[in-house]
Amino acid sequence: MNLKTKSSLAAAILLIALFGSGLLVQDYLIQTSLKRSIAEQQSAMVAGIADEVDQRVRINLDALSRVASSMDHALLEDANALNAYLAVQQGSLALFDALIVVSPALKVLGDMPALPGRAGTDVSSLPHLRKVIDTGKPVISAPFKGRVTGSPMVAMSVPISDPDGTLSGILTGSLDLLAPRFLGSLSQRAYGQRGHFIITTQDRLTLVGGENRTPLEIYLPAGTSPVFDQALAGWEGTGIGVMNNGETKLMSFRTLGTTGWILGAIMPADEAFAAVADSRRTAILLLFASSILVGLLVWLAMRMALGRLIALRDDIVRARTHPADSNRADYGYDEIGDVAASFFNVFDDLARSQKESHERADELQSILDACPIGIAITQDGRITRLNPAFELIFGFSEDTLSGETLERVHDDADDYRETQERVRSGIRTGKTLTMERQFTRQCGERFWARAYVRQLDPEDVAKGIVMLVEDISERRANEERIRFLAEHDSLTGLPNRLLFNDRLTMAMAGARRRRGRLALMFLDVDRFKNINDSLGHHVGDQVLVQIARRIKSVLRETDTVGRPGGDEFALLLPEIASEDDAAHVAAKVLACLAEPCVVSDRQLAVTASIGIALYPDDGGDAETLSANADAAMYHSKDEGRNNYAFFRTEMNERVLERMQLENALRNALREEQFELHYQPQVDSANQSIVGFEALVRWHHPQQGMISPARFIPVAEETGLIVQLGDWVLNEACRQNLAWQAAGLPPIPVAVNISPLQFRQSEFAATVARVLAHTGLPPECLELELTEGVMMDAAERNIETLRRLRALGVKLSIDDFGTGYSSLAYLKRLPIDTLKIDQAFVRDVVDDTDDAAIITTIIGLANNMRLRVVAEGVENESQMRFLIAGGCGFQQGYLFSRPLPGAEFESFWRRRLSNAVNAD
Ligand SMILES: Nc1nc2c(ncn2[C@@H]2O[C@H](COP(=O)(O)O[C@H]3[C@@H](O)[C@H](n4cnc5c(=O)[nH]c(N)nc54)O[C@@H]3COP(=O)(O)O)[C@@H](O)[C@H]2O)c(=O)[nH]1
Repeated sequence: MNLKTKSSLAAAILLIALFGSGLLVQDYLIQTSLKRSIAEQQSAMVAGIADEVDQRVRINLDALSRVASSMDHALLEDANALNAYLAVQQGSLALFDALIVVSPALKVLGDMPALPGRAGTDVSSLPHLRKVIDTGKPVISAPFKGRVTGSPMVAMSVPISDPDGTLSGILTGSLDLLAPRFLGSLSQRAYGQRGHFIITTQDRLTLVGGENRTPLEIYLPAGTSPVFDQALAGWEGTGIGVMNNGETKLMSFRTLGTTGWILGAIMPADEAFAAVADSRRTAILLLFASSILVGLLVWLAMRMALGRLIALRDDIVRARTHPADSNRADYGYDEIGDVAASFFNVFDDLARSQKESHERADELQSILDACPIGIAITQDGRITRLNPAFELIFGFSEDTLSGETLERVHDDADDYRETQERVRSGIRTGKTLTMERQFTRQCGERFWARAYVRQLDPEDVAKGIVMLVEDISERRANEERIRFLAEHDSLTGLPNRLLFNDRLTMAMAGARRRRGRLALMFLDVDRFKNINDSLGHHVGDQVLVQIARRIKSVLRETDTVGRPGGDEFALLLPEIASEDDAAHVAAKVLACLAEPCVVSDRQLAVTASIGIALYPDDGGDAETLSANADAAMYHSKDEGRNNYAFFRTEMNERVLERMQLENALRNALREEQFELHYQPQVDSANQSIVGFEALVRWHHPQQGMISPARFIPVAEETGLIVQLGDWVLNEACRQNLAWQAAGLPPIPVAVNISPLQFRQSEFAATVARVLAHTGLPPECLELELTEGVMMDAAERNIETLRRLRALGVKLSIDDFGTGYSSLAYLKRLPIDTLKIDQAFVRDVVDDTDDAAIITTIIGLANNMRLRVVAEGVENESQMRFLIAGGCGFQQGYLFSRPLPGAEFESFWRRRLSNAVNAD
């Protein structure tokens, strides 16, 4: 049933009920009023009839009394006269059927009509007559059945009195109650269709009774009709009574004043209230007609009102299925319009917020999908949701883990329980619990993760818990690696200075506790710089790696070998009993290095120098012990290398001296305590000076001249060589140009370039700037670079060489033959000159190997069209050998020691003038 029908029905029922109840109330009131009116009418009618009957009785009694008063004593004694008199009175006593006069002794004196034998009859048995004698007043007898007519009769008796008031007789008139002139008219009188009148005595004897009742029978026995019983008891009025035949009657009763009889009007209730029933029928008809009318009107009204509601319903249905469709009916501005507007406002708001929440949900889902952090949501400890990252991290699919506990990603139940306990106590605070711990992937792999756990709703744990898991295994590994790198040497993997010192400090603390001894050794690779400079760092690195491996192989697990830096290794022997133990280990280490290192198919002989310091003998703290081991190592080097030395107090003096040298060097740079000496390079053919080498000299204010062999290494170690080298370069160029300006021939000056200086990124620019600054033609400058620098395969070095060559300066390889030059590589270098190291020249005459090397180098240089200069030529034999070997140019004490500028100039000029003179 639709709303319209329901509403119509409801409204109709309501209206009909209201109208009907109004009608019923009105009907009730009308009925009540009608019934009362009918009852009152009937009562009034009965009262009227009662008065009429009473009037008739009174008329009869009055007539009797008038006749009686006209009789005298004499008349009563004369029967004939009396009868005659009575006959005469017949006119006035026509109301009576018979008249009888009785004496006070209650003997019939006369009668009319006269009946034979009645005179003298004793009537003392008649109570009403006795009552007349007793009261002296008129008396009406009880009804009785007439002897002749059989009809109900009644006798009325009045006293006959003498003038003195003495009772002289009684005049009685009897009459038929049902005679038309008395009550007969009443019994004949119609009362409605089925109504009738009744008159009964107080003894319930029927005098007048409808419904074919026999006169003088009991009208209604006591108890059969309460209303009648009440009337007998004196009540007068109208009531509804049920007859003994079950019929309901409207009854009105009145007691006759003259006789005490009960007069009643009885009418069937349905007839009496027919008007009421008509009124009700009318009301019902009215109600029925009204109901139909109301129903019809309501249905029409509902149709009008609900038509828009139905349209609203359709719009609502469409709004749900097509939220974007805003094409809606116009609902006007009444209540329905307001409802529709309010609804659609709410609906639109809802749809908008639903759309936004869908968008947010989509965004959240995208974030969850894209988030590289694993996210799991649990409720009551069971997984309800996972993101792809979680699946990826743990290797479980969402389907597998859905509904499961997180025990699956833990090692075992105990592990899971422990985590749960942490989570439970952690998130109670409402904050995010963060922990780093290991989880287990599906494949069984354990990994480090950082987990963030918190309740979705801080107020309600039942809403679930979210766990974010970040796989930090890589980060952990990186941290491990960083920590390792921070504490280890990246090349050899050995502990670096930091970690080594840490272990040293701990080992010293341990030794102090147990009152034991330990040994600290510093090992420095002999001439490692040579390897580095000549074969390049990559070879040097490989050598260091092999050395590290070998040292480790001969030490105990409890010992530590570290690489503090460069070509230095540090060895910590935490438990030694005596100096011999340390000596034994040092010897083992040196022995393990005896075998040549093989790098890129090259066999490289490596030796080392070891310095040993013992705790507590040589130092109570790490710093002192380290300094002393270092001093011992330098001592070992000074002692000829490839050996070990225990620290002795005096060794510190050398270290001290070295430190002082460094400070003095800094000071010298500031105070320009340097000068250049120049050594000529001569043509082997005619010994003419074709060039000269600038060699730096240091005039120490206190110590006098200090050899470059002493301070150049310190300058290189401290980096001061860069500043010093720049000064040398500048000064050499300036001097060369000055000599040229002074008329000396323009020949190149050779300047030694330290590897560190060369590797400065701006070196070529520095050279260009110096040339520009001094004005020296580039071809008058030759840069001497060591073999190692040249061979270093770093692309940057080659680029620097090319840029230098592009400037127009000459390049030479110094100390050639001491390194490990690759000839193939040599070919690619933009060089002009090879300088044969003086070590080969020194014994060239006696040492066939040196001679062979020199011959080879000269051949190589000639083949490559390079100039070749032999260094350290001190005697004629060497000179001849070199000339014979084809060495184009020579340098050495044989020709000249390095000379101060002025001396060199004189020497040069002399040479020039000698040459001119010789010509
Ligand atoms: N980076 C720089 N290094 C420089 C500079 N000046 C010098 N040096 C280097 O110092 C080392 C020692 O130099 P020095 O004491 O000057 O010795 C040089 C010559 O005096 C010496 N020499 C020359 N002829 C002979 C000889 O016949 N016999 C002999 N015993 N020694 C001789 O040789 C040294 C020159 O060597 P080299 O440079 O390889 O040509 C030395 O390594 C210098 O390089 C500087 O300004 N910068």
